[in-house]
Amino acid sequence: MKFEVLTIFPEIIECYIKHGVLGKALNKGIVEVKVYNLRDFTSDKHKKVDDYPYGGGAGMVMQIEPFYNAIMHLKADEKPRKLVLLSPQGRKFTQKLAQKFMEESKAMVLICGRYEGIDERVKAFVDEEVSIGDYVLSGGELAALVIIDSVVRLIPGALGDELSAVEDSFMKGFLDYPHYTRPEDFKGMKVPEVLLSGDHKKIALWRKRQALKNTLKNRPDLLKNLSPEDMRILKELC
Ligand SMILES: NC(=O)c1ccno1
Repeated sequence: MKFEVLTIFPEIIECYIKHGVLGKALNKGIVEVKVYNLRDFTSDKHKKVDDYPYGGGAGMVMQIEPFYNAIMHLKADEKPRKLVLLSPQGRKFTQKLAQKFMEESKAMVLICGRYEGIDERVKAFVDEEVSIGDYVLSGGELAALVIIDSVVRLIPGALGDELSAVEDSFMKGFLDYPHYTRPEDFKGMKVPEVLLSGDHKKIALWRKRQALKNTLKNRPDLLKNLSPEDMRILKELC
């Protein structure tokens, strides 16, 4: 899978992708990330990318020309790619959308705005607008990294243990179970006995109960499509 990121701060993206799961996936050749500086697609000597907003108002707006030139440059190879603009006005990014992007898109262009926003006409050249949450960031770069990170984790072979992604929160429609590792007793804070029992059936049931308990407490909105078995366990908790 290939990600192409349009930004005025390439170093934000380049720094993050070197580490962890993403770094390993890049080294394995499972994913490719190319970052383009929008300033390289400007036509003035000062590499200006923004201007004052028509109609007045605070702040500056990013001009359409660098985005247009960069998108046309990418499209010159005529390969299919999904163009996604990161913005607070977009549709909500979820684990389900991450799965959809991984399954359906071989290549994605992630378009990062800055300042007060970007010229509305840029949206004529994108496939969709996506928001990672109901808050405003200083730019789209963090949102682009969230999408890259969450999608790459789902690519077969990206994680050391294929099960990790499946076990992650939200993949099953509820939050993850609690995790513990050595030491068994840390200042009197003990690992739950069941996890030391070796009884995998009991451990699985305990983990499911804990996951449902956490979800009921923190994200009851996720408890929509539980299986009859999970619903039975949930009812025992109420
Ligand atoms: N909420 C967001 O996804 C976002 C992107 C850029 N600014 O905010």
